[in-house]
Amino acid sequence: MTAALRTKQLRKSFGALQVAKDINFSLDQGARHALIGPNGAGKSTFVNLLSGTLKPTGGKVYIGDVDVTNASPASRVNRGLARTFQINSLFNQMTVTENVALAVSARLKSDGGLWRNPVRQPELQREVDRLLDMVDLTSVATKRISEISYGQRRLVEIALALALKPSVLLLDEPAAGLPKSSSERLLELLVRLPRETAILIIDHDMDIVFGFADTVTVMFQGGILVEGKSGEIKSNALVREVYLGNARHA
Ligand SMILES: Nc1ncnc2c1ncn2[C@@H]1O[C@H](COP(=O)(O)OP(=O)(O)OP(=O)(O)O)[C@@H](O)[C@H]1O
Repeated sequence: MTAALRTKQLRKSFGALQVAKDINFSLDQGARHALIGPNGAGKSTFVNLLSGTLKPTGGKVYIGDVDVTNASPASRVNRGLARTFQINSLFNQMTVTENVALAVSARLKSDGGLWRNPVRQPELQREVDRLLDMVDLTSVATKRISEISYGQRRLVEIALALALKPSVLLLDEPAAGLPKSSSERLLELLVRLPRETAILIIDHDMDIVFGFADTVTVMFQGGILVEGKSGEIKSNALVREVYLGNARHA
């Protein structure tokens, strides 16, 4: 089976500081995978190399079989690699439905080329309803972004990313800043997301990580320390020493 996302000898240096050291990483289609590691391990750098916001010093990135090492972030999105949007990318004065509808119509247009312009209204509405249901936001569909909670905005970001029907979704600290009850709800929802999308989650919250991921990669000092099934990682002595002992909820 071709991996949904893969890197080969991926490397990044900032001057003399090597923050990604020849990383060979592979994400299976439909995977539920987590990337963890102590502060400064290089997780954000690695995710930025995957999404294309950083250019590597060496090595390759593939989405499926396609070499995207030199592709822009936008063209990686078109190839099926989505990432949660930052909150400031939402349109605050528009409703939740309108925000999601914009993302869906952008995808429907690009799926069908010029022939699909304008997008058919019932199809658009059906897809928006499906996405809002998926992230549990139907009850606030007609509210403006400025009127909903921080946690609900984070869910809108996930809906926007899913609107692209990605083969891979990168979720960078989806639970950051959420109260415990909201992060528990978020976890339930993440677990239910469709398997057509492989999900890579980067988080420090071990309840989220081990509640969500089947497999885990541990980064340390710019390299992969160890990879394996969640249960094995949780009980791995080396991982506990470098990380889990210090992490929240460990
Ligand atoms: N633009 C940059 N220029 C110089 N050094 C950088 C830059 N970005 C990151 N670094 C350094 O690279 C190393 C890895 O940082 P990175 O943010 O990728 O780690 P992280 O694992 O995501 O940490 P955290 O969990 O705290 O977010 C750190 O030593 C950091 O100071």
